[in-house]
Amino acid sequence: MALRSVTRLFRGGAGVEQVDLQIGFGEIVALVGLNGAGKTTLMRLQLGMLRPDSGQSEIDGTPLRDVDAATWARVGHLVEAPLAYGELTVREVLEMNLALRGGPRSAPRIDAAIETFALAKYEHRRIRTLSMGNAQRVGLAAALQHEPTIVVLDEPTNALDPAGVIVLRETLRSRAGAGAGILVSSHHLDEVARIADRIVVMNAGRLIGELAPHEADLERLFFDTVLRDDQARLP
Ligand SMILES: Nc1ncnc2c1ncn2[C@@H]1O[C@H](COP(=O)(O)OP(=O)(O)OP(=O)(O)O)[C@@H](O)[C@H]1O
Repeated sequence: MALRSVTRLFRGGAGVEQVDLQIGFGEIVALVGLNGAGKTTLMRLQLGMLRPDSGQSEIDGTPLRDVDAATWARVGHLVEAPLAYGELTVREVLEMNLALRGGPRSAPRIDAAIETFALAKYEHRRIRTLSMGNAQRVGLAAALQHEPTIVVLDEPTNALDPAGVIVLRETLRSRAGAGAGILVSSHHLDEVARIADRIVVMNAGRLIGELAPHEADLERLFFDTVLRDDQARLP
């Protein structure tokens, strides 16, 4: 997937500007930045949830407007209000997500997702009665159960307990091992260092640099990169 010179500015001037980013198959790219840096906006632009003012997003080398349904069915994402259907049960949400992607409501696939994300105790509970962390697990199960080859997840470890973080890490590694391209945003540098092939730093709507995941003292490098950018931009 790729963003090519993508700009989208909201009233007031915030947004994303001139973003170029390409994520290859089998690659996990982490997007890091302070609150309000533009990570969610970038992801929405990649997924076509938001139109750019200029530039274009691509999936499989195809501009979004020409991406066919079969390709969209290979995308898995969790960006914003994933589970708007609070009255549905966990199992129903997973069934609906498979159906929305045009696939069969494969019971074994749903069983596997429920097992992977340790949701067996809750499968007949309504979504609105779940804890935040369990709702997040359902969102992730819904995003990943169809084994997507293009994955976009906005702060997926939010609200997860350490066991959930490990499950997610293993699931993403295995997806990437199977050839998926993965874009994931996070505030947890330690966590992204464990799974990402590349760490891309965003600040004030722009991509301002990359950090190597194996580098020592990532946090300091991150803050130095942001500070340098702020100093260069601000009068
Ligand atoms: N629909 C919108 N209308 C106006 N401004 C918006 C809109 N969506 C986002 N913004 C602004 O764009 C900027 C980037 O927001 P975005 O949510 O992309 O940041 P983020 O990096 O995901 O932040 P966080 O880490 O807090 O989730 C912010 O200043 C935000 O207020």
